[in-house]
Amino acid sequence: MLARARVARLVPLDSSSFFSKRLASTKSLKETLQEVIPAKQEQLRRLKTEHGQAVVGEVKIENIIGGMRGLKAMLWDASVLDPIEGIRFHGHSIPDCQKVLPPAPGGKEIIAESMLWLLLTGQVPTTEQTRELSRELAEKGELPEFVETLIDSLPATLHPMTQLGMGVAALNRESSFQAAYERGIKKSEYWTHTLEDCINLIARLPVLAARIYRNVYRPGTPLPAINKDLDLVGNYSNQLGYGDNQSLTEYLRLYIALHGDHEGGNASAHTAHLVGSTLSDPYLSYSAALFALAGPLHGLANQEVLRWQLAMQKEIGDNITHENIKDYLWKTLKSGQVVPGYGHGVLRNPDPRFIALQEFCNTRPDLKNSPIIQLVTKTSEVAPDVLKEHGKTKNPYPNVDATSGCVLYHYGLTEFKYYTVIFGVSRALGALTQLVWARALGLPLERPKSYSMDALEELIKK
Ligand SMILES: CC(=O)SCCNC(=O)CCNC(=O)[C@H](O)C(C)(C)COP(=O)(O)OP(=O)(O)OC[C@H]1O[C@@H](n2cnc3c(N)ncnc32)[C@H](O)[C@@H]1OP(=O)(O)O
Ligand SMILES: O=C([O-])CC(=O)C(=O)O
Repeated sequence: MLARARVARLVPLDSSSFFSKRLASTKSLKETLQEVIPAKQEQLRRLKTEHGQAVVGEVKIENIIGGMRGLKAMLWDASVLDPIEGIRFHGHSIPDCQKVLPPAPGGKEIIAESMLWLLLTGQVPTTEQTRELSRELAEKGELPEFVETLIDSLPATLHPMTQLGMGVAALNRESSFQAAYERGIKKSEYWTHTLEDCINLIARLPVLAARIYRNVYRPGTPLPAINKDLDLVGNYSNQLGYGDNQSLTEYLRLYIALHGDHEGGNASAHTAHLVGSTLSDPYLSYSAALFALAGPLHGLANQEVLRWQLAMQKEIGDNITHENIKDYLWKTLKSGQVVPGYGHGVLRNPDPRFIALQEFCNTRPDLKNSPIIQLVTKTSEVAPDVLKEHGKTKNPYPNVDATSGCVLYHYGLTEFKYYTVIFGVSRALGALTQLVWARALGLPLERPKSYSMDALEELIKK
């Protein structure tokens, strides 16, 4: 059963009494969803029946051959990305979220649970609801034994992202949705089984990810048990072996909350949505998403940034000046490579997630004075002008990956091939939210029309 605050257990689920209304803020995640779904279903029905023929844009050849950039072609309710302002989660900007979303006990940063609640329901959870969700996730975190055996049998030389994707796919043996589908449930019941799978997967992802870290980088060291009194990321940090570093744990909380969702068109979220649209279960859908995240133009960029910044540091030594950084940037560009951590498919301003992570660093003297963070900051002061002069990228500003991994490096989590795994733990929040909503709204199979070049030329002639 999904989390429910203690007081609310005394109240009948469908009660409309004054008492139950007063206790609205103690509703469980599933109850809250049950409450908000009908209005969304009605909104979709109206859009379909009353505005189904409304035109919201045109399709140009450049959209078709240009990776569908700019095409308004997906429904995604949890977040919308403005090119200038950046991401908003159900209308809340990052600074808004930092003000209103409950942190962990004793912490200040947004946690995965409060972000997940917001993404799923569109509502800001109470502290009690957040704690109940933490408890539920901790209770559901154990991995099935066969998945542990599978992960333990993989060679340490296999990239951690490959291992993560394999582990997540294997978890589908436990899929409630798949079992219910085989039994033959009604379409209106799909979302509850999808929600169950998604909650179980979110609970198990950090445990799986920590096991991979231990196997690859700390072989032979014991994995601590899940602490039922900790939040999801508190447990993750503890299992990684950094539980006594409160600053890193807080950073991981912020990192994982901020990377949770970035509207629907990014490659990982879109992959989960596409695969999920075939009614593949959430484990298979999210496993596929992880392999999209593992590409260097997307999530893997955070490992690439660190590799690139360290190579820059090695080459220019202690004399880190704007001029030296500029020369290194030109060297990278002239060798035909992209500058990792810069540019974006939608954003046309510095990424507010980059800004939030940099602000985290600025408030902590150890981070502010860290050589790698200073290098990141100085690079961000020089790179936009160089990229503008280079004249290719539509967005010369830093994206979130420009700093995210470097902070981990400062804290001693130096194994950069692992960084995208942390991103993979995070992106589940948004991608799985969408799977629940896709089932609740009865969204169809995704199947766009493609054309050959000859067929496009025919279309142009017409
Ligand atoms: C969490 C995330 O996924 S954030 C993104 C992480 N990825 C990176 O940081 C990798 C570096 N950045 C890039 O490769 C790109 O900016 C992307 C993939 C993020 C976006 O790609 P696009 O939307 O195609 O960018 P854009 O339209 O600006 O590209 C135009 C040209 O500029 C180039 N360009 C874009 N960004 C950069 C960059 N950082 N360095 C050098 N050249 C760049 C493109 O390669 C493209 O060149 P081409 O015409 O020779 O093919
Ligand atoms: O939006 C994108 O295309 C890439 C990105 O920043 C993300 O997925 O977080």
